[in-house]
Amino acid sequence: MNDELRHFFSTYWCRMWAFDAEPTPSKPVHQSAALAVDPLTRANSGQKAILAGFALVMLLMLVDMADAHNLLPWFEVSVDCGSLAILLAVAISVYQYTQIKSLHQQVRTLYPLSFVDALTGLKNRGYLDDALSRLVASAARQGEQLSVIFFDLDKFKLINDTYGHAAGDAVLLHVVHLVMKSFRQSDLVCRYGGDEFVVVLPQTGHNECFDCAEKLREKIASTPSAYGKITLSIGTTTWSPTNAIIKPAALLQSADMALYKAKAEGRNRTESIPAPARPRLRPRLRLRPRLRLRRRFGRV
Ligand SMILES: Nc1nc2c(ncn2[C@@H]2O[C@H](COP(=O)(O)OP(=O)(O)OP(=O)(O)O)[C@@H](O)[C@H]2O)c(=O)[nH]1
Repeated sequence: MNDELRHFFSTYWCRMWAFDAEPTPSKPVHQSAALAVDPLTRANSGQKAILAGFALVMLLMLVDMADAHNLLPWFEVSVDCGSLAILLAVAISVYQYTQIKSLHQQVRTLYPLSFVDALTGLKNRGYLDDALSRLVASAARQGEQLSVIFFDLDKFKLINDTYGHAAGDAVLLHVVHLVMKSFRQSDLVCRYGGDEFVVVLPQTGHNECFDCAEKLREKIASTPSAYGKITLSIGTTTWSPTNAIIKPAALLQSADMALYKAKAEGRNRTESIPAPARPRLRPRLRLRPRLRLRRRFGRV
């Protein structure tokens, strides 16, 4: 059975039992998490069990109708076998229903957790990738700017090596605590991985974003942790509606390049790089109908 057909039947099965078909997450990490407990896949085996049960019932009824008892005496019990098969099919359906229901509850519980970083409780990189494309699209629709701050703790490995991993974790939590006090509720703070963090600031231009980043850097540097002074290197970038819509990865790349610059220029500082300013494609779009006409009349 090809994938589309499989999906159709699985969705149909879920609707039959009044389940919502779970939306497919777009990121590989979530895909694998969701596939491990995918109710649609299990639903298919339920359908197979019911179909097998009914096929058996039909077969026994046909044999009964054909009055085959004289040929094979054990067919005399076929009607009872038919009832038994119906009971079996019902039992299998009920069993499958409870299985799918419990799987569905597990997916509901686990699905949101797949977007959360276990140590800090912040949203993780998988969530950021999805959210950033939505936020850029929304900024484009509203004609607003959007900024991204990418920061990394300086010489964090030294803390781990000197005081141990648990101390490193405590320092990360100390930084997150201060970060959470520094941004608006509408800003999205994510742990990108290790000691790297990303903050997305909707409706924020370059200057405002740079000021926020500098305030955060100063606050962290002036609030020592239990293991001494911590500093951050910060990169920022700002997307404007005058730019073409770019992939979120390109926006993160600009902020990451700015962060790299801040590291290279001595750490504990903030650097900015503008988002890649690809011009909008209007001139090319205007040319397209003409190109089509030329192709039609054989000039190209
Ligand atoms: N304690 C702890 N350490 C982590 C965690 N995740 C990553 N790390 C460590 O964080 C360190 C990251 O070091 P880097 O960013 O490569 O380098 P750095 O020492 O911060 O130096 P610069 O970034 O160049 O200033 C590595 O030693 C990782 O093992 C975590 O969850 N807890």
